[in-house]
Amino acid sequence: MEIMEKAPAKINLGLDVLKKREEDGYHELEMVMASVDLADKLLIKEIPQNQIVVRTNATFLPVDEKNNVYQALSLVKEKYGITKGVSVDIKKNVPVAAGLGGGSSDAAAALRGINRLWKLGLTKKELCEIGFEVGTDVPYCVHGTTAFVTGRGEFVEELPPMPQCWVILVKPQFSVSTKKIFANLKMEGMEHPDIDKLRESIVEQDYEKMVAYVGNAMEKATMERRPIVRDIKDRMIKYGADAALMSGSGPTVFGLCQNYSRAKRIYNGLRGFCKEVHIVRTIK
Ligand SMILES: C[C@](O)(CO)[C@H](O)COP(=O)(O)OP(=O)(O)OC[C@H]1O[C@@H](n2ccc(N)nc2=O)[C@H](O)[C@@H]1O
Ligand SMILES: Nc1ncnc2c1ncn2[C@@H]1O[C@H](COP(=O)(O)OP(=O)(O)OP(=O)(O)O)[C@@H](O)[C@H]1O
Repeated sequence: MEIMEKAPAKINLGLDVLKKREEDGYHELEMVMASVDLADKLLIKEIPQNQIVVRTNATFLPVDEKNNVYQALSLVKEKYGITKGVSVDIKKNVPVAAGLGGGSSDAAAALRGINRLWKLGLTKKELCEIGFEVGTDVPYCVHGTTAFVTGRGEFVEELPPMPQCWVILVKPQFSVSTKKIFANLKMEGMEHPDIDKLRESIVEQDYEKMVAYVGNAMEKATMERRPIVRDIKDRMIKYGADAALMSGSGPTVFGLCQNYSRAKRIYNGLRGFCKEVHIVRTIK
């Protein structure tokens, strides 16, 4: 038997950093997250030998214990004393180290998939707990719906799907280290988005209110290191996006727009400026 699982990219409609925790140096976050229909595809199969085999078309990615999928499956095998083997082929479509949570989404998809393949009967909560050992965004990705996420990323409250729209994703030609951005983050003078209002806008299904309240407290830090991120954001607004924002710790910037011809205009405008541009939909 083989299982196919999609691993969609996430965007942070809102990301606030509340404080740096004394005890472990991690940051306390408040986020509103949503998924879009740009996705990796995982093909998961049982194999006769007691091993985890990861393969991917993205040849630069690790396929050993550094791969998030490997880590997630290894935790499941260890935790439940499973001596069966599994192979996973990852067809990578989500840009890597981009702020789009590709690796986290792959890990979550592997957890959902192995739960089905081996009929483990694990609840979402159990999958989230295992996933959280792999990375901050994995619990969110296990849910995959629009959600309000708090703590270090472990508390996920599902929200109604964000108001439908086109999402233009622009990934500049460099990557950003989440660890470095967090390490250099200055809490003093940080601009905090109004996450309550943003969350409210989604509950109320109010697109205009949502675009007014998107915001990312990490944007400034990444833009200081990489001014092109601000440039992309400004261009998106100039070409007619209702809102434009950096996702996660960047460097991908996304633009939101309900009108398709305007979305196309933004897409075409940015394609002349950056190589990697996608026009996608939100997930219902
Ligand atoms: C910023 C986001 O993109 C928002 O969606 C994610 O939280 C980042 O998720 P990620 O890349 O999977 O991050 P992780 O691998 O969990 O963490 C990378 C590093 O970021 C820092 N980190 C991460 C999450 C958090 N709440 N506080 C932190 O300070 C830690 O130094 C950590 O070692
Ligand atoms: N399955 C995977 N897919 C992508 N990257 C992976 C995977 N497994 C391990 N990695 C490593 O994780 C790092 C971050 O990749 P990823 O695409 O998840 O970052 P990201 O989009 O910035 O995530 P986030 O938004 O959660 O910060 C890469 O440097 C990559 O080598």
